[in-house]
Amino acid sequence: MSQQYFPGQRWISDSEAELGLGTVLTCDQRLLTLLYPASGETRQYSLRNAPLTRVRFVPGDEISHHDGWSMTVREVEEHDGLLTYHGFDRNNEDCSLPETGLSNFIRFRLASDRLLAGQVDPLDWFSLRYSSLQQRSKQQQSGLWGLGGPRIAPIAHQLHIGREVADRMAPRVLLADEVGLGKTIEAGLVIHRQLLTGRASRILLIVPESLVHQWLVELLRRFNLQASIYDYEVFRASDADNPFEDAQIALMSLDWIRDDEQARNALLAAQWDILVVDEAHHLEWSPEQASPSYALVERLAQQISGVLLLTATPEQLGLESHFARLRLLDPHRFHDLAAFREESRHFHTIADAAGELLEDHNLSAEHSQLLEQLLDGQQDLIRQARQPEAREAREQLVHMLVDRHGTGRLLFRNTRAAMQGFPGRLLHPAPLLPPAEYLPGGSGLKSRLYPELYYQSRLPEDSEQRWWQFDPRVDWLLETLKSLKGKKVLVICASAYTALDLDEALRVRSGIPATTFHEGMTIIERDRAAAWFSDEEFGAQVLICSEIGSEGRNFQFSHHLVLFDLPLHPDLLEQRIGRLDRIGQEHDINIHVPYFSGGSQQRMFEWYHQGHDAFLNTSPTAQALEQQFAGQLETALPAEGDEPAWQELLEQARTLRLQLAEEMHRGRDRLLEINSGGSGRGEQLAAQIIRQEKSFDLPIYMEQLFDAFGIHSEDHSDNAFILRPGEKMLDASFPLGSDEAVTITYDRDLALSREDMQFITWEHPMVQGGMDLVLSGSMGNSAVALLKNKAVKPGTVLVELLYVSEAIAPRHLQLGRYMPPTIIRCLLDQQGRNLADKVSFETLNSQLESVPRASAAKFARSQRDDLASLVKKADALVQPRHQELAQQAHAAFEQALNAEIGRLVALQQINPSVRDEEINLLRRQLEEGSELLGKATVRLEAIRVLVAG
Ligand SMILES: Nc1ncnc2c1ncn2[C@@H]1O[C@H](COP(=O)(O)OP(=O)(O)OP(=O)(O)O)[C@@H](O)[C@H]1O
Repeated sequence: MSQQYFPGQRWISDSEAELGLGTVLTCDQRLLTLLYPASGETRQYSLRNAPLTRVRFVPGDEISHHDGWSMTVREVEEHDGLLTYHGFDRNNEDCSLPETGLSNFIRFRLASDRLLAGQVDPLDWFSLRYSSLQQRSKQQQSGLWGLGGPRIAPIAHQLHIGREVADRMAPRVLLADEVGLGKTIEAGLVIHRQLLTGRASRILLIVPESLVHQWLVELLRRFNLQASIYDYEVFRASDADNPFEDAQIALMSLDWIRDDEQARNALLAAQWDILVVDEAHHLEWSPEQASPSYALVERLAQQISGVLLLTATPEQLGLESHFARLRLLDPHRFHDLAAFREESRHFHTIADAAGELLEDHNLSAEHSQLLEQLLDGQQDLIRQARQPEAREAREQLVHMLVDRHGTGRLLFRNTRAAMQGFPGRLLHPAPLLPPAEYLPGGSGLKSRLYPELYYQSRLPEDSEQRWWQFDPRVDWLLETLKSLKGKKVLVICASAYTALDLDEALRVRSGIPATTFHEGMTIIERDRAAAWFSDEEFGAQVLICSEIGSEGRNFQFSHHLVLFDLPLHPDLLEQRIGRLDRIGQEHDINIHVPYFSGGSQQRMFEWYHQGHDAFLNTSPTAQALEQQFAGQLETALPAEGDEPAWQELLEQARTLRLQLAEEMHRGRDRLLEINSGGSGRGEQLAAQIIRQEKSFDLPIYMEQLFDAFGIHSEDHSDNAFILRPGEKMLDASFPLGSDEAVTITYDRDLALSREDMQFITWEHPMVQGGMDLVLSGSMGNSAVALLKNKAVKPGTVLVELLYVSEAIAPRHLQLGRYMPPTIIRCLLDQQGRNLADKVSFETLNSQLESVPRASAAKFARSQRDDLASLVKKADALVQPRHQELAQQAHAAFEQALNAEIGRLVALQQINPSVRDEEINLLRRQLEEGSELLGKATVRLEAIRVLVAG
């Protein structure tokens, strides 16, 4: 083979690959001189038979400069015999690297070059590479990717939301499931899927201070995601220019970041892909004034493309504050409060039309007219949808309705009412006589609902008298706790003072082990208290919480809740009950309510029970009732007497509640249910996850991986294994997670009950990290094997080639969604015929035996020319399939972007504030992405030669 050599070109020695990359220094008619800078060696070769292979990277390869930076190759340009690589660096900036600048240490991994140079690897590694490629490609296309790995029970509505939201370009939604239905889990699923698919890489989590640690723990134990907590000290201890740039997932409390100006500026200067704000109902806003917390989140939401707001009580402070949160998410769509109020009134007509479309009924003339009016330009689709069987057209229309009208795609709210399998609630009221010490009491409602605070505030500070010495609710509590001996009881009261006093009372008046939980405690103290309460054997029987202290916490292991007093707002009552009535609660919940009869406390109790029905059910109409009756309640609650008028008010409230509930069910709730429940899509995802786990693909793959890397695996118990680094562990960087031993299981149920075991799924960092090691190295990309098959004539040579077809593009374009790296396999005989369709990889693999390395290498070198020409043939053979994949990807990409552009154009007609830039940005993305898909490449990833014998 004659080659042309030019000074500056990079070559590698076939026989001494360990020298690293060589550079041609001189070349005359007879002799060639190469310098190997990595090893400092110089070699001279005869021009006619130099054992050298030209280093030529192809699009998709990652290469490094000798200064240390690296880039992904997109195009290769050749000029005067020298190559220049063009592509992009880690920050997606365009860059170029002339081959003279290549790092001298670059690992040489081109499969065919290695094979022809006689560098062959063990057969097992070839199979491992094949399985790894197959799985990678499957995963990138899988609708379950990011959803199947977390250590959670597969619950349909959560999976639906996880997938639906994570698959949006820049998701901006309000996750507003009723308390305890798993908003944290949903946010976790969205983040996990976005991170795994590469759609997002930097996440900012802002949560109430009391929940910082719980988030940290949930992300780690359920999702294997390691967040970094930031606070005053951590921020100042960092010596980075911007400390926030250090973390992939940054977690911090809203109060801190709002008040710390220096940190806030750094936060705003950092780059984020997704912002998550938990308990978002605390962000207060009115058209006249935004609170500092709201203003901060608003600034962040303007800069960050993905935003998830979490709240169980989206309408807690009225329609106005609900609007305030929606406008954080989509300021274009929600720009006018008055228009939003008006629009909210029409939800039920829209919901009726959507219902008709989904329920396979003929579309009425009235509704089809409404649709034409609401969905301008969709006449064709509406015409098709008149037929009940036109499912697809109907679903598309519902999608558009939900998106463009109502709170649409922005709001997800699942309710217990729409789901099954929740435990019941039992109410135990305990009316008590008010003690003389509290009489006559203050005139305001608070002094009557919380008389102990009023009483204590009127005594001198050093007084020895304590309200709990005579308050009958305390006697009742002691009795109740005694009767519930051995059972965990959560006591909630409105104020931290009451909580602390109750703790003292229990200590002084009984030996019942109790602990407190309130906003005055540090996070560590709170976590310690929660842990002590949850300890089954030695823990406290009672946890006494203040109102705000327990928000968002998980206490579903307890089945008894004491409401020592009642809060001022029904949403707070819902939050209290939600501590126990959460996913994972396996028993009926007992709600104990002591109150003083004949006064405000009794009325508050009756108001919540008869007016709202809030003890036994979550109350979707709470907000509307509170607004409607605000004036009457203000006078009726603090007053005593005029019982008939009070009963009349309760009756009015009850009637209005039933009527509103019915309307809501038809209107707002219907639209929300359509959007949030996923009409069966969540159930499908759950079923797929269960099916996937029944397959043995993963344990088989892991055995291959463990064998290849020298990891020792032994049985632990049913469905569980212990892994240890073996004596011949191949690579210390294998992500085993421990230097000693780890216990793993592939069984979800076991993993849910045994947190000490690692739950191994395709998404686990050990699996992904192991796979990365295989695919980023060259081990296993060339092999020689003996084919044992009586039907094949001895001496016959076959070549099996694995190509990968993919689009190389900056991550923000998300082309991997449309064109994931896909294997194209060729199996050529000596005549160049492709037998891949006739003989599968697995069948062939089962007929192969290893060949000693030295003879394999010798054989490969001896066949060099024939093999090289077969590789050329295969290169041409894979082209049509590659083109087909690229075209399909292109069509899907165009369709998705055009649909998104169409949606924005349609929204712009209803709402002129949709900016042209936004639409233009999408158009540019469409153009850029189309161009890169047009340049999609196919590269040879691995090759093996099979000799029949
Ligand atoms: N799929 C699941 N598998 C296992 N546990 C779950 C699942 N979903 C939720 N849980 C558990 O149920 C409880 C409630 O979930 P989560 O905290 O996400 O609810 P939430 O809606 O955020 O609650 P809140 O409104 O109180 O903030 C938690 O203990 C959570 O770990």
